[in-house]
Amino acid sequence: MKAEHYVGGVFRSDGPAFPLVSPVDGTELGAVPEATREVVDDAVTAARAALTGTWGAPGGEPERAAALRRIADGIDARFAEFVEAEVADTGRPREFAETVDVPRAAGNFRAYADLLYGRPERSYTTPVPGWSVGAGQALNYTVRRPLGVVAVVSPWNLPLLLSTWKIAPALACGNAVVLKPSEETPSTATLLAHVIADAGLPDGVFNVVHGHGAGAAGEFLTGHQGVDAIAFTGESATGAAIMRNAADHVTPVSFELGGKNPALVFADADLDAALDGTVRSCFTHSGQICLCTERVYVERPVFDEFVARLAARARALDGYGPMISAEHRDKVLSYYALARAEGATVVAGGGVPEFGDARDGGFHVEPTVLTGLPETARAVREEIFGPVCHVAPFDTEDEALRLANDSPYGLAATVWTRDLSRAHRVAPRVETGIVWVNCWNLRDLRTPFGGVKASGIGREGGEYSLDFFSEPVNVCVQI
Ligand SMILES: NC(=O)c1ccc[n+]([C@@H]2O[C@H](COP(=O)([O-])OP(=O)(O)OC[C@H]3O[C@@H](n4cnc5c(N)ncnc54)[C@H](O)[C@@H]3O)[C@@H](O)[C@H]2O)c1
Ligand SMILES: O=C/C=C/C=C(\O)C(=O)O
Repeated sequence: MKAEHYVGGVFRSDGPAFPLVSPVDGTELGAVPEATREVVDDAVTAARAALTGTWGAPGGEPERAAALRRIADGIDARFAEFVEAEVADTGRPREFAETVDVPRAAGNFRAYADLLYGRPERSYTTPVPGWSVGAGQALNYTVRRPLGVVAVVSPWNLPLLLSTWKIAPALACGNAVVLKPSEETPSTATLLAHVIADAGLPDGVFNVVHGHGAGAAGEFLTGHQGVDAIAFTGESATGAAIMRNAADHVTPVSFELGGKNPALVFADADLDAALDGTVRSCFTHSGQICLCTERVYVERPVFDEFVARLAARARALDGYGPMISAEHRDKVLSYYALARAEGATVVAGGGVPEFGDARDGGFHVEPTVLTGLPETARAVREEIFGPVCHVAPFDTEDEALRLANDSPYGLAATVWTRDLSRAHRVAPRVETGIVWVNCWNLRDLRTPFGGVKASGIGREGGEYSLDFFSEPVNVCVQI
């Protein structure tokens, strides 16, 4: 899919171009237009103009729900194209795109079409004596008004899933959207624009501008005074930069940021299930998912067995995908070297695989299991965002919680135990936004999704997304 901007209903490629490189073998896949400040301004202007029509008007929920369903149907109709585009950009296993990325994209739109009803919460008021002005009964109801122009800035790891996870509720609430996808993965964003164009949404309701972040399209968009809200997923440092850039306009933000997710494996756990789950949570998509585990804490009686079995599973992995770029590959390898320098024992991996084929020109790294580092080590405290975890023992429940919570991040955690009293005692004390017990990445799109501390601001999912992407308005009518 040739990457193009989509502005005010028109596909265009003006601006300088930059190469799109395959992470699988390092070959050039095509050229991507770099949006200039003028292109970004055109997109925001088009989005603003789209709000003067019926889109977003009160009572428009049924039409918007129908539009979201047409988008979902359009994604399904071009399913194979989306799979090809996502696999080409990311190098991920095809099965992942077929079972996760593209089904979730259509699912994101359907989830918010189903959720979207004009839900005036009605209540009758008993005036507060001495405080309410006037007397008698009043009818209160709440309506939701769209925010206006929403900037969506998305990352390269789950390009289609994560952009549509914001686009769907933003459109559901009647906003107009300007999407700036990652420069690493532009293709499915362009294809989505075609689907939305074919779904008949008014021109300007959805726009795409490609390009880089700092000092480029991402920064132009998030600092634009015409933007009414920013929904961003990416690194915590980038979130801080966007916050600074948007501060002058007091632009509201929804941030899904970095993580250093812990797993707590208690000795009473079903160790086979804990092992399977931890292999998935550490190495799915080569660790390039924000929910992936990078710190594993195992109760001491089963520590040696668990480390040995986890390392064996890591060594046996095959068919795993590459890092998204040479730069990210080098970052992950630098942490492998740093961990060694900090005294780690590398019980599996730690280097670059030799395939003996074209993949040797790509950006692969070995799935890696580390032990023996202090909790103060940089490899234990900093997000690596690759197929690597550090495993350490604990002796008590309180120690496990202290270790898990000793992090600047707080996104997601897994807890493995057969003792459900322990599960319900421990889970609420883990300082993350999401705690999976005896499972990982089991998702219900109505639940609150997001992180605490440096892992994010706000929650997405179900009503939580509607709360961010719309303004509730109280109407109080004297009876
Ligand atoms: N919490 C979550 O749900 C979640 C989900 C996926 C990824 N992530 C995080 O994202 C990171 C990996 O993704 P990434 O490398 O694409 O993140 P990134 O922060 O480098 O880039 C994300 C997006 O922001 C843009 N950008 C970069 N600098 C910018 C700036 N100064 N102003 C405006 N836009 C800017 C980029 O062009 C890209 O589109 C990891 O830290 C991962 O933990 C978090
Ligand atoms: O890389 C981060 C993955 C985020 C996943 C979701 O936002 C989701 O499942 O809704």
